[in-house]
Amino acid sequence: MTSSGAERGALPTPRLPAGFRIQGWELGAVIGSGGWGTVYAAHAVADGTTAAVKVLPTGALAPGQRAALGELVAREVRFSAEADHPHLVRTHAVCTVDAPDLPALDGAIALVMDRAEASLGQVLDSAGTGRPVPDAVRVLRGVAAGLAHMHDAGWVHGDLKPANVLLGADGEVWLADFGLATELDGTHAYVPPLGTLDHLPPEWWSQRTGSHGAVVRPTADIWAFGVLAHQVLTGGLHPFPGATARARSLAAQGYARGTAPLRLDAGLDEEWRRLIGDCLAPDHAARLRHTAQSLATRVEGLAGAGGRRRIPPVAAVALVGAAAAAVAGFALFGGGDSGDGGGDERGRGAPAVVTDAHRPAAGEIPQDADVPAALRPVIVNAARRCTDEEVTPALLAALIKAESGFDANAARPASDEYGIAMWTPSVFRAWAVDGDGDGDKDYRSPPDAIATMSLYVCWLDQRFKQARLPTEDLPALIAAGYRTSDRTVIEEGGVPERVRPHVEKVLRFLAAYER
Ligand SMILES: Nc1ncnc2c1ncn2[C@@H]1O[C@H](COP(=O)(O)OP(=O)(O)OP(=O)(O)O)[C@@H](O)[C@H]1O
Repeated sequence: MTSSGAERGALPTPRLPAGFRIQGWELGAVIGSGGWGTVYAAHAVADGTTAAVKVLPTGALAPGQRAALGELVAREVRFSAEADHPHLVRTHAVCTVDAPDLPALDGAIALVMDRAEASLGQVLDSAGTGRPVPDAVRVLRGVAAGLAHMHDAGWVHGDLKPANVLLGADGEVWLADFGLATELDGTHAYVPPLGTLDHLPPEWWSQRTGSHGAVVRPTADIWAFGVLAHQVLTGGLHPFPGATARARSLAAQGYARGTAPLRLDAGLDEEWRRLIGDCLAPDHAARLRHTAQSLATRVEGLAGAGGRRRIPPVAAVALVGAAAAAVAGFALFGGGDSGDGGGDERGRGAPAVVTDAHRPAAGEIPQDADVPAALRPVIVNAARRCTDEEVTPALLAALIKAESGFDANAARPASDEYGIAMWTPSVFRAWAVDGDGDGDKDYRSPPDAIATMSLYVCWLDQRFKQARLPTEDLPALIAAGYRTSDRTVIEEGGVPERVRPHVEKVLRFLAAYER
């Protein structure tokens, strides 16, 4: 599928060998890879200064991918060059990779940065749930100060989350990953509609994606700071319940609509509860009163407070019970382990959501349908990722049949679409789910491609409902949106003529699978 709304990412990236030199910097081991590139440990050949080098390839990409990547790289480079603050990761140099033997990396951009020991995301991954991470308040002070500096300088981070907070060997706290950082134009800015579900403010879902991308305001960073502070002070608990990022984001939207109260972790210190509650004010306007600077000042003032109340053991048990009951009453997602390894989607330490484990029979695929047996559980598990009733196994199966005929090796290079769900790699990266739990998100892997399809069509479904398109047309609109984009369907107010034959095919398959 192609979508104008979510361009991001790159094809699987080849790696540079250890010992490779980029303008005076020698690369060592790979530290990790993100949506855009790979980060290597490195040192200066001249004096051994340690660094991390983020290599962002542009060479081997299709034109559309290159444009999307180029835009984000330009942002990252521009912001990195301008940012100069103790709580923003420093970029020592921006270089070009000279690797004629590795065409995919030849000409790539390399950002030479301060090297961190770990990201806050990694620290949270190994933290004990319920306890603040080590040095929690100092970390939050650093994050708030870095954010305040960005906002004062006229930038919005746009993707604040634990993975984008780096921790140095000497206790440094740096905000990083400025691919989505964008300069304010008046009171808001536009970025590609990416971000991270878990840290997106609820209003993000109801705003139209304009031709420039999604509108992002500093209050989006304030919301993200509230989520992050809650995670840091509780060892990873997200402030909204749910077994998946999608469910948590729906819970946040329910809260913003006033249908559910904000339930912060009961063990949080009162002052911190207030601060986090202010950050998580339900809408942009209510959050406006709190600037990153005012938060940074408040966080400074709370530096003495440990973040957690002392709770006697018995009371603590009671609180856990109350929280579990609250969550059960607020279940939004058919959670539990779906068996398809959606580990990356799970909230760290988020309480299991107990709901009806089986979807209703309606929408399940009949035994004698032509859906390959091996794919059935994959499709059923993928459909469970979405609570919207339109997104059924039958609908996913119909979409897949129309896209690829269930062929995992299907390819339409002319339109840059591959695999069983015909993902355009750059779009896939924006939504990617690790459906088979192998630690990799690969559009050629049917479980990954189908789980990601489910997440994406779930989002389409919601966009079309918000746009008040006729609910009885939702399956057709989803099929059209998957082929074009949410924006095209919303702007045309229905199925665009040019994809009508494809949509009719999906509806025929759906009717057969729903029989
Ligand atoms: N300056 C750095 N020092 C040490 N490790 C780093 C540095 N920058 C990034 N990393 C680590 O390298 C890995 C990849 O980082 P990168 O910024 O490319 O992607 P990401 O933030 O994980 O994902 P994405 O950019 O797709 O959101 C992560 O584990 C990150 O913690």
